Amino acid sequence: MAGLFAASFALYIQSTTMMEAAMGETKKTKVLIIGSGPAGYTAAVYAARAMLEPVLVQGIQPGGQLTITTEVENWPGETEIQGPDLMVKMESHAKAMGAEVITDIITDLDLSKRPFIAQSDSGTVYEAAAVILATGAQARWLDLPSEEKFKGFGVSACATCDGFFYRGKEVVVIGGGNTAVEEALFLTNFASKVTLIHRRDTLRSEKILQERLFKNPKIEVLWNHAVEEVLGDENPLGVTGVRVKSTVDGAEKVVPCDGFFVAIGHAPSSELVTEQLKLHSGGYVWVDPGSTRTSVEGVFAAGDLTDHTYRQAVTSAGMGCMAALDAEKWLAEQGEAE
Ligand SMILES: Cc1cc2nc3c(=O)[nH]c(=O)nc-3n(C[C@H](O)[C@H](O)[C@H](O)COP(=O)(O)OP(=O)(O)OC[C@H]3O[C@@H](n4cnc5c(N)ncnc54)[C@H](O)[C@@H]3O)c2cc1C
Repeated sequence: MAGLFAASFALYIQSTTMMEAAMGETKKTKVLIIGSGPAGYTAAVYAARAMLEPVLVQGIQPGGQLTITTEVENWPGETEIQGPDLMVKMESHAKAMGAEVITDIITDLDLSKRPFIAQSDSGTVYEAAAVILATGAQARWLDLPSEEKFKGFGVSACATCDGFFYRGKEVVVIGGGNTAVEEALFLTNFASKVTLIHRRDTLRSEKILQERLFKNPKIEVLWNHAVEEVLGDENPLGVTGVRVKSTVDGAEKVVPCDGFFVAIGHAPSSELVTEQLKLHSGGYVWVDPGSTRTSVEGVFAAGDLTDHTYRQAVTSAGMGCMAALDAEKWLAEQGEAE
């Protein structure tokens, strides 16, 4: 029921706000927030409460990454809430505080002069004194249809988020870099057995991590295999194993498991600013340490877009708060806050 409510509410929001954003108008705002994940909505709450009348553009995934998961158990104040429901609450909160939330996609952003100009999919042009970038990141997936089917029902890209659900169970991790090894080690805190599957015969991760991995009695490494299909039950929907194929001789076999963790990396959604802002390797937006200030004055960044380490809803929300406070201070210095 909760899911149905979320879906219909999201549709309602979409139909009303799309109308608002249409017709090629120019919308002026003190603060333009790009992105509607935990970072964007938290920034909107704080900016609205600071009387900055923020405009938030939701993008192609209103509500962000949490809309594609089920239970969230680590959002303070909620012992268990469905990801989409949490994001509907955040959206309502931002609106209740006075933020204008618009379903639209920013297609081009000019940060070379002020006011900053954003072009959008609907034809609306946004003119902003300050910009908060909260466009998040996307986990890299294998792009198997079976992986898609079981996302949130045994397939995950976040051990920190979902490892807890696999207490005493067997899990598979796919990947060969630092992320995969760290996720495999982390999962041994819960799982009875962790199988790390890698398509080559060596790992790319740091040697010290490899040492810890090989020493851990709960971890088995399956070399030279690629995942062909995630296997599972229909009712209730859940993973029971993965079908793998040898990259050496093509032989297939099934590895039984209850959870399947894809750890082949993340891609920050920084396309709008690639040529305009200083970035970390991997495309994450650089911010002045301890703040959300980017390399362009008046432009702030928050959440997974700038964070390659923690990547959690609560840390993103925290950075969204920081971005709104940083923007407020900067606007006041420019005489633009009132
Ligand atoms: C399957 C899954 C399960 C997870 N479970 C948990 C969990 O249990 N607990 C936890 O703490 N974390 C969890 N996470 C991680 C958490 O979802 C992220 O850390 C968090 O959502 C990041 O928030 P964000 O606001 O930075 O960006 P995102 O949530 O990534 O949102 C980015 C937003 O930017 C918008 N956007 C992008 N490009 C544009 C554009 N051009 N114009 C306008 N808007 C744009 C998108 O539409 C989206 O709304 C999970 C992640 C996944 C994938």
